[in-house]
Amino acid sequence: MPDIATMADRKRLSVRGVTHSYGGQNAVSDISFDVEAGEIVALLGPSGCGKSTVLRAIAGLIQPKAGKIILGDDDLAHISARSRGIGMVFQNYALFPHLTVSENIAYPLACQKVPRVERKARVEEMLALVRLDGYGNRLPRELSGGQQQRVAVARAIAARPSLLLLDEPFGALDRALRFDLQVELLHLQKTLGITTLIVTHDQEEAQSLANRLVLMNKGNVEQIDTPMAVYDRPKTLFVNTFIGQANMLHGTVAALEAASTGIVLENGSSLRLPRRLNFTVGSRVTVTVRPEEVRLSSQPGENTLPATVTVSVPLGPSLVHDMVLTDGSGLRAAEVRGPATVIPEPGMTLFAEIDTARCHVFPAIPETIPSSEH
Ligand SMILES: Nc1ncnc2c1ncn2[C@@H]1O[C@H](COP(=O)(O)OP(=O)(O)OP(=O)(O)O)[C@@H](O)[C@H]1O
Repeated sequence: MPDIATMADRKRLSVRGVTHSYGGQNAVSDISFDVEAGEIVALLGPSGCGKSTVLRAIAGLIQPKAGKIILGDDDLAHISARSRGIGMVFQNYALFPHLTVSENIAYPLACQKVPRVERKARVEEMLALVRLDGYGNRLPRELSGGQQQRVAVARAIAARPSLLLLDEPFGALDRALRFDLQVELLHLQKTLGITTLIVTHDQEEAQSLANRLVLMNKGNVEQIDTPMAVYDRPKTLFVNTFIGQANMLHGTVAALEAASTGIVLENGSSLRLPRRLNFTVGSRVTVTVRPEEVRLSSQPGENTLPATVTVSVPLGPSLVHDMVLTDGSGLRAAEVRGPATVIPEPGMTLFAEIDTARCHVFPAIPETIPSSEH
């Protein structure tokens, strides 16, 4: 293995209370999270939630209004963008079009005044790492989108950064190619052990690449957890509906027992949850249930809602049913398909059984009431 394997000076990134506004309103408020040395973390959230602003602050492209960013032992406020030892990859490749692939990769090394002979060796090493040996003399326009993005990655790591920042790096590529590059990146990151922060709005990308996710919404952090914990134990309604799919049922807490809670839904049906929720009787709530937690039956029973099938679509190994409840709201169910699975006819009325042991309950107006499952 080339010496690049030991090249990364593993450093921990710590973001503490970062706040920034471009004008009046804060684009991000009090953002705090850590990326452990050698870890890969994804900043995930919808467009405009402030992900790139956090990345720009770490890279030194903007000076945050408040907060601290520490890389290793260094407070980055005192270090220029150039001297931070950070490699960056953007969505639009940002290669120099008039420089060859080798010259592009060598560029940050030349800026660092790395001697010519070492520069050449390092470029060859990088080309091999991103599987582009023999492409050094080409111009960027003579490469495919995926190859250009590999050059961008090679250029970002050539200078042996202690932190790699990726801003929607595969956003411009088609799905299949994106997946290939994600696998490659993961392999490269593991080999080199570079502390990595990736910004994406694509939840699948974030879940497949990152050890931990930082979920952002409207300039705030909503949850920091492993991909599985975020899916299974979402702390807010936003996280629950942003990661994976979730049906929402609105209702009111009607009864609280020692080990169960009764909820009357707006459509008139009722649910009994096998645990006592931390709400008062009369609280308006939103119950969320993932499609795989809805089971269809031909008979009514406890925790079932009458539902009329709109359409049932086979999606690979699953069968997805879109249905309408009696109040006109939609409900989606998904089941694993087997040889005996019957596809219901559109218009058929069935009973959707809600898995109340797995569903989540949030305050009905999450903006005004502190979040989390009760
Ligand atoms: N240079 C700027 N001047 C003024 N407002 C800005 C500027 N850059 C970003 N904003 C605003 O700050 C907020 C956060 O933007 P940011 O680019 O950080 O979000 P994002 O989550 O990265 O979005 P996207 O996924 O669309 O890139 C948005 O409301 C955006 O309009």
